[in-house]
Amino acid sequence: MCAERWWIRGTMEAPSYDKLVNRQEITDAAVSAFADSTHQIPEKYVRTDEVLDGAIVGENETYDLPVIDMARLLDPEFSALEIKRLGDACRNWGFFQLTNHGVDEAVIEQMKGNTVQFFSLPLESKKSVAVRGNGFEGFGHHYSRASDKLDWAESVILLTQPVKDRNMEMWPTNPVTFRHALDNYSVEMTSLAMQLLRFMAADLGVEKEALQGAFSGQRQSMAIHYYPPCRHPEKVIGITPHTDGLGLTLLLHVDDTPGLQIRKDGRWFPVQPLPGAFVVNIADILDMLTNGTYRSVEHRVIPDANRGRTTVVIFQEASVGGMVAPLPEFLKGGDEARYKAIQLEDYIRGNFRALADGTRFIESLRT
Ligand SMILES: O=C(O)CCC(=O)C(=O)O
Ligand SMILES: [Fe+2]
Repeated sequence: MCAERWWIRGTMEAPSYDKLVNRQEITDAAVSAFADSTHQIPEKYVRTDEVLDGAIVGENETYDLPVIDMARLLDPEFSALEIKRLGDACRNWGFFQLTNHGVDEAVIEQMKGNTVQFFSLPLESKKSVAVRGNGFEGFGHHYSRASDKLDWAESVILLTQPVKDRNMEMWPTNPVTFRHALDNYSVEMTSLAMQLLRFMAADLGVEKEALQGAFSGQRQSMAIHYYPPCRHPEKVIGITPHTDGLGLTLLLHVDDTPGLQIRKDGRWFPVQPLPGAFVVNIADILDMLTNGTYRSVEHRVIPDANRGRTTVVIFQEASVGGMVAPLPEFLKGGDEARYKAIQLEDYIRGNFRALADGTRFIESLRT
């Protein structure tokens, strides 16, 4: 019997990534801390040294975070140029904002509306889907290191695809339209990811099937985050610096509050959310598949002093024949593999372990 499937006969619970995942519950004390940040910030959220680790690029310094226009990617007249710009973004920044993405606006609005309503519910309601044991799904703090500092945020994490693997106990029923919104949104985002991969393949000079095939039918998970305002943003972190461990990430800003910062050359570049755009980033598995051609880049969130911030983040997983490894297409010209091949399930487990240790699993796979 496959090692991952013992639970079907056993407890009937999905694998819990035992002892690897540390997501702490949101308590009444956390809610009070989030509600009143003017005075004392509880010690477990105070991380001034970490905030100061790397200079933040100031407002008076101009820089252009890449913006990619899907309408231009699709327009034969501009496509070649826009594909080149997409490729540059994925190689140099690992991040871009995507405009004119064509995703059904009603689906996005429904997702936004339900997310805002969910986070505005009293704690007791939200706790109906509270994180349990060592599970990674549900409502709670984001991943943290055992006994370490906590992020200044409330998050819901869910496995959204494939449908048969959903853990419906963890899917909120309040607001009543939430599950419907999540389901619709999940489907739209898979299509968007597939469309982007087609253009990435064109830039990389590989068959679109090679890249799309690695993502097709694979798992998708979702994180929705609420970062309460913090009167002392120089003391707290909304999300600990990290690279995303899966394949491709698609982020929706529910409001226009900034907070996301991308690390480049040792400095933090704040992202100014463009209205109606997604923020897309390369995650570790896509970095591996392309043998390091596309880069998975570190990012973090610093909460705003005055305004809350809400985001909806989709993570698309990828593998080939159950393995995570550079695609043969990237080793053709005699290029050495920069990463060791690993089974997907070992990869996922290693990634959780690294999150708990505060390291990057992908680093341990470098050849
Ligand atoms: O909310 C954000 O801006 C970033 C979230 C993020 O990095 C993540 O969920 O991995
Ligand atoms: Fe992230």
